[in-house]
This record gives sequence, structure tokens and C-alpha cells, in this order.
Amino acid sequence: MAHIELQGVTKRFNRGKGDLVSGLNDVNLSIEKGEVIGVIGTNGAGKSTLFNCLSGQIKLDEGQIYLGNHEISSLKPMEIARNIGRVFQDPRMGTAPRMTVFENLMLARKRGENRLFGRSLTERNYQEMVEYLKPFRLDLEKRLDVPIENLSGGQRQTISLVMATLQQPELLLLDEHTAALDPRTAKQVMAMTQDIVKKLNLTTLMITHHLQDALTYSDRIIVMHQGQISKIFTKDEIPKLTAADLFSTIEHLSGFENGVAIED
Ligand SMILES: Nc1ncnc2c1ncn2[C@@H]1O[C@H](COP(=O)(O)OP(=O)(O)OP(=O)(O)O)[C@@H](O)[C@H]1O
Repeated sequence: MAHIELQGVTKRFNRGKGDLVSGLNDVNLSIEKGEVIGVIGTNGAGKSTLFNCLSGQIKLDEGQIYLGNHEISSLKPMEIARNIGRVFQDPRMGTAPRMTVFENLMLARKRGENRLFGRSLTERNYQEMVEYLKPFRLDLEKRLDVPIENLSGGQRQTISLVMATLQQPELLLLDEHTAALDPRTAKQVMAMTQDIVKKLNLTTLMITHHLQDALTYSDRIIVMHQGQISKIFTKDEIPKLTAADLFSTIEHLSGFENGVAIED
């Protein structure tokens, strides 16, 4: 059985006056435990809608999402949040800016739980976080008392990644999480992402416009277009592909959208 299964997932948005736009249209996908799937496509292809459906932020119009045997798409967002970690493009999202790094980490640790937050601010948990951050070799363990808004974009994205994975989520959603970083920092954050994902064997979906990253880090790549999965590149196919191949696949789909048939 697949770890995550999407069956006929459909979401329409009402732009008013009966103007319905298709966010997702009958999306079917089986994802194995520990698999890393790159998600690419044009603007407006449905990538964010897919993530919002998976994380319970928007309700499906049709279809189901299963985690193992359990249908999760009908659960409340808070119940789904226990199982899903998400890192956004904007390093400011998903964190409480004025709270310290330690406080943010403790908030992440009680995600989806009703336990009192204050009780987790103990010396023992503090030391645990010091030990947890040391292997990253970024000296972030020395910055636990700093408000998270004072960290650089790269440091903040690293903490966001740690926060999203601290509870070993059943699914990790990376939503263009390196797009706002300079190339060097983006590379570091990608390398760290790979370390964490491998170490914890995390099932991961990664939206990226960096096509080379999609090739380097994915077991499979899905190409989205007009709310559907138009193409899936398999583990065997990926080593034979270049970023230019992915680019032309996307261009080809866009060409058809504009009524232009592009020759192969
Ligand atoms: N809240 C909304 N209200 C109305 N339409 C929406 C809403 N969210 C998404 N859409 C529409 O659904 C379609 C898919 O959008 P989505 O944001 O999922 O695309 P995307 O692939 O993430 O694009 P991008 O790469 O630009 O972020 C688009 O036509 C978009 O305009």
C-alpha cells in the first residue's frame, strides 16, 4: 500500500458570477514512504493548490487523500497538521517573528497538540535543541535566545526546515523553499534538506522552479499543467534528463495552452 494516495482530487475556485477556475482536476498519485517527488510546472499549474489540499488548508470538492489506510482529507486542518510539515518560500512564513528561535522550535514541537506551550520552555528541552542543532555546523545552537526575525534569510529557512521536521512528519511539503535565497545559501539549504530527508526517511514533495534541483534531489518528478499531472518522470528516466529537457517539457505544455503546437 502507498504511504500517501490521492484519488480523483479536484478543487475548483469560484471567481464570482459563476466563473469557475480549475485549481486541481482529477489528480491521482501514489507516493511511497521515503520518496522525494519534485513538483514542477508553469505559473498557475496547480502546484500550490495541491499543497494546500494536502495540508488541509483548503477542502477538496471531489476525491480523497489517504495516509496509509486513513482518509485524511475530511479531517480538520489541526488534525492534519500533526502529520504534515511545510516550509514556505518566504522565510518569514510559518514562524513567530518576535519569539526566540528556542520558542519557535518548541511551538513546532507541540504542533497539533493542546498541551500548554509554556511548560515546554525547560532547560532540558533547551539543551536538547542545542544538541539537535550542533551537527548542522551553522552555530544556530548559539542563537537560540535570539528573536527569529533577527536571523538571516538562510538561517531562518534552516530553522523553518528543522521546525517542519522536528516531529518526523508523515509528509514534508517544500514550497519553493530556496527561491528567496542567494545561490550559495540556497545550495546549503538544499544540501541540509537532503540530509534531513534521508536521515528521517521523510516522504517529501518539493515545488521548485530550479529544474536542476528537481533532477538532483527527486526520485520522481511530476509536471503539472492546468490543474493536472501532465507527465511523470520516473527514477530510471531522471538520470538521463537535463534541466533543458524539463524546461522544454514545460514549454511544450504551455505551447499547447496557447494553441501553438511545438515540434519535437
Ligand atoms: N484562492 C483562489 N481563488 C481563486 N483562484 C485561485 C485561488 N487559488 C488558486 N487559484 C487559481 O487556481 C489555479 C492554480 O493556482 P496555483 O496557485 O495552485 O498555481 P501554482 O502552480 O502554484 O502557480 P505559481 O507557480 O504561480 O505559484 C490558477 O488558475 C489560480 O489562479
